[in-house]
Amino acid sequence: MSRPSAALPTLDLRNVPGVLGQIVTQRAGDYAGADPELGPARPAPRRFETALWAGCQDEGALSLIAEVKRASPSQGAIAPLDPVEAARAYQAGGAAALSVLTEPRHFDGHLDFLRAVVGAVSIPALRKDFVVHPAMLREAAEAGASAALLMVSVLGEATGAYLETAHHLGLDALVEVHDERELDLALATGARMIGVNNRDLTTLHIDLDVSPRLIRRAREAGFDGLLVAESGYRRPEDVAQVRGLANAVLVGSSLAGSGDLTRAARDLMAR
Ligand SMILES: O=P(O)(O)OC[C@@H](O)[C@@H](O)c1c[nH]c2ccccc12
Repeated sequence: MSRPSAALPTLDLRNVPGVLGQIVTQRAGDYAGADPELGPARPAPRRFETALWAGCQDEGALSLIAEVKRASPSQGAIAPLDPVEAARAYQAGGAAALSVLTEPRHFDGHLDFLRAVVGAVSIPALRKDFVVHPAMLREAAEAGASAALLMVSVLGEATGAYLETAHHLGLDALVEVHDERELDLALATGARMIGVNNRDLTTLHIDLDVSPRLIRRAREAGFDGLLVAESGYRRPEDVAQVRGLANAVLVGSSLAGSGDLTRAARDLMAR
């Protein structure tokens, strides 16, 4: 049985700047003693990828990945969401898939939220966390996640090895980038889903021009996988900027803080 964990390079997180550096250093501490063993390969149903493709087939159509997000470093507390109620509301509002934050200190997330959500809805869920240890991917698979986020800003040259690990565990991987250098690295790993984060996680500054720019670059480079525009989408006009470019948008704060998650999801995606 292949054990990709044995080949995983050690991460050097000392050069990760700003808020992001602080979070990943804490996360690496949380998992410092965790068992890196992955166990046998799991089948890959590719549910996350398939759901996103299904939702963007019509001209200009975009799939929605709705995020269960109770707090963030940029906004502090957003809303005291019950994760299961939020997940059901997003599903009713037309979300193709969910993202569930499991980082506890800055995002008020928990792995139990992911487990509970997976048991309560039929759409697939992604583990949204700062993956810095293979055990985090094993946990995601064991919790029933269909996908996990992998951040090039954190994993650097190790992104490809983590991608293989995710696939070994039967997880789809959303490989996240924020600039040209990170995108080129992501493309070289053979990722099937690339997410472009409009938010610079080292400064928390949002620029909605980042996604269109990098998505065009990915397509020009011949990338034929899924492209996801992430962060900062508050109004249908914002979303319109990536119609015909991205396959999906990932939205958290504006939905989570709306008070009516079903309606907010529908309204945001209306055209
Ligand atoms: O709340 P917003 O602006 O809609 O953003 C959602 C999502 O893109 C954001 O939560 C996010 C994108 N990449 C991340 C990495 C870690 C933590 C959080 C994130």
